[in-house]
Amino acid sequence: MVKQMIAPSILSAQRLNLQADIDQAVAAGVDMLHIDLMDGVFVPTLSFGPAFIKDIRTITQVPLDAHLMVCNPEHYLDEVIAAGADLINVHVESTQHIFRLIQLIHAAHKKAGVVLNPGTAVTTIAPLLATVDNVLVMTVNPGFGGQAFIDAMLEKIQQLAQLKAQHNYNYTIEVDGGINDQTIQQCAQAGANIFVAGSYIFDHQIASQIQKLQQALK
Ligand SMILES: O=C(CO)[C@@H](O)[C@H](O)COP(=O)(O)O
Ligand SMILES: [Fe+2]
Repeated sequence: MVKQMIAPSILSAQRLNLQADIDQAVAAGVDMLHIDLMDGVFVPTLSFGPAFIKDIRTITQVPLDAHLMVCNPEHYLDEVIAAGADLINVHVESTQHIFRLIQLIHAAHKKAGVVLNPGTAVTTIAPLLATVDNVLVMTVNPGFGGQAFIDAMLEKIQQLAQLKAQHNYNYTIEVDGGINDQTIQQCAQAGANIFVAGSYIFDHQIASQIQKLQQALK
């Protein structure tokens, strides 16, 4: 049985009080921190760049999950790797050479994930499933925190879980967007193992929100 992991998305944390928010999340026992890189082109918003991952790396030992929402992810990969990300998630829609990117991430001894926008079918990444360490299913349209979970994504999670069991693949299944104490249960039942939550955690009392998610997974 794969470990269930909670990964707060620091996009929703207080930027001017970030270290305190991260410390609280880590003290509450989270398994990973999720960092959204956005370039204003692949998604209409700007967020953090690779240098930010490097800064976060200096304040915590918790594994870092980099979610690249950028065009030409190959331009940023070396920097993201050097910054200390442990899991690097690349959108299949963002590059013509997803396989090469996965190989480069593996060559750097990092975990490689492929991300699916809500409109992208699982069949698109069928040739990658034997190779990747993680599949990230976007459960909202990427670009913003605080959006509502798209129910139709549950079927995609189920498909990935079925393929994994059928072929004995090794990837984890991550969900990102609209995760709360209800949707986390639906995603876990469908077969997801890594749960990213931003506004649910950081818009309220951090430790108690994390506890509610942990409780919902029991
Ligand atoms: O990648 C993204 C958004 O594009 C996410 O990681 C968000 O930060 C999730 O926020 P919530 O939906 O949990 O508020
Ligand atoms: Fe994300």
